[in-house]
Amino acid sequence: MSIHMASPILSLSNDFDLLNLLTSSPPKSSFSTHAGAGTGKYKRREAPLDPLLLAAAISSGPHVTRHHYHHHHTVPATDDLLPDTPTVTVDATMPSALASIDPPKPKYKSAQAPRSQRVKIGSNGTNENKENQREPLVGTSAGNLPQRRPRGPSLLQNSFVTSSTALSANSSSPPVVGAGPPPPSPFILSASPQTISTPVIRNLPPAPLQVQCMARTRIPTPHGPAFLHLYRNNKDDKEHLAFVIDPAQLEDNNDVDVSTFIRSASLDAKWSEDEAEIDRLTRGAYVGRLSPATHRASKPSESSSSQPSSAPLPPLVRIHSECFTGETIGSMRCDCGEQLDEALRLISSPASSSSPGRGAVIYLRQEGRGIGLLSKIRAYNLQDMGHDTVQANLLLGHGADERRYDIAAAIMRDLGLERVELLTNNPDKVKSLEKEGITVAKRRGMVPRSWQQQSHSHEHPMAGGEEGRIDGATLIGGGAAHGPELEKYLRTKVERMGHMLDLPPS
Ligand SMILES: Nc1nc2c(ncn2[C@@H]2O[C@H](COP(=O)(O)OP(=O)(O)OP(=O)(O)O)[C@@H](O)[C@H]2O)c(=O)[nH]1
Repeated sequence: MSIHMASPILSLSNDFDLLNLLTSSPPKSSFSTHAGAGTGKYKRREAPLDPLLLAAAISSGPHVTRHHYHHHHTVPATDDLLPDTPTVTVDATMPSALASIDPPKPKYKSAQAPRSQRVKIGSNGTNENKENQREPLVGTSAGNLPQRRPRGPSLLQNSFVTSSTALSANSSSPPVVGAGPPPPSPFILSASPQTISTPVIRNLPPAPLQVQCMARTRIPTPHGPAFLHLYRNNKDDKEHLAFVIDPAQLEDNNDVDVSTFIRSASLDAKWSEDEAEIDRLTRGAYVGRLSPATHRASKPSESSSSQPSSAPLPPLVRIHSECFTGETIGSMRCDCGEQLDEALRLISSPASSSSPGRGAVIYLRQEGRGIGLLSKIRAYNLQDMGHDTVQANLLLGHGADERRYDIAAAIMRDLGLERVELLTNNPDKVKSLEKEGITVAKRRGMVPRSWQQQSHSHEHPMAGGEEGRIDGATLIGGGAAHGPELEKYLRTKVERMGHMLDLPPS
């Protein structure tokens, strides 16, 4: 081993030198040791720069002090590990310098008995495992229902009951159904331990997708009132949203055809026999407009399972994917903020003089086309190095687009939106929805505002103050995004992702 330091100069040419340093008198080196150091085997270590401490620090790391350099700093032997010793996962994209100093992973040894022993049936025919007795593991299509289930919407009861979410049937807590992710694997103890002598573990098909609207509220937006719906589901742990625009629901007019209202069936459902009216009102299961003077809880029958065919026009719907950068901080690398703003504006615009605009934005938490914000930020750096959005995703080991639309379709079904006019340029969205049984009666394209502007004028879209400002630009990120990065982003969508949009002549 050879360790060289620039200053003070300490050169240890081999292990022997280091050993000498640790066990005998300090080396003759360019820095001075304490003049009065003893002469025995173990010297007093009072030098301004203690060579012993320095050697220990060099060999073990800068965290070593004279008080603890004797401690064991290497990976402990497997037997010394506590059962819950955390394992460190090294991110593949971690800088290699960091990855290379990562110690070898200790062999993890679980203190838990093998599962076969834990579910072992005792001689008296009962399961000896107390936890299993309290809370049987529950799957969706198992046939055997949980003995104790939480109060809450019936839709997800079977698939969401886990030991952490189960409450007593008498609990008055708000529903926790769907509060946690579904069980990690669809294994189920198929029969009660009291009736059989050996447990049968059956591998079930994955539970069918279910969504549940947990709450709804009115949001006044720059484009008019909207109802914000928060959904949970049994496939991912994201809180997907739906903005419903249906101002007729707020009118106090008996002539309105309530069957055309866009309402969530899972929200209007009865969640328990003894549900109090205040609980229904609080979660948004009400009709009309809430005010200190008026509040009427909805009835399950109030939401139709699908929009009636008598409805004049299919509601206008946009499926929008989350984009923190474009929507929240107004990034002009993309037009996402603008698209969200434009979608709310178009849906809110009256379809005719007699019918107000109606429809919904289904807002999916699929940041960065499903790759997540961390990867999207990395992708931006690759884009700065000359790659387009597709190449950047691929270079990071992702697909060009990792999104799915099955949850969107389930939310649309819950809202009765089974036949719609879809606001998109993206052919994947149309195909995926149709595959899920949603009828896309019509598609309306979304032309970027900067491109709309280009066809009218050669001016910069935001130039010229209010005259240059495009109608409807209201939200942060909603102002007409523009710039070379946006141009490249939009062109990549058209040229590489098949978006149905005409490129502007320039
Ligand atoms: N990976 C990646 N994702 C991006 C980038 N820029 C924007 N996004 C994401 O792209 C998605 C945009 O999705 P949508 O608004 O649904 O738009 P779209 O798929 O282009 O389809 P339409 O707008 O309906 O035509 C959002 O999830 C953004 O976060 C990028 O440079 N890289």
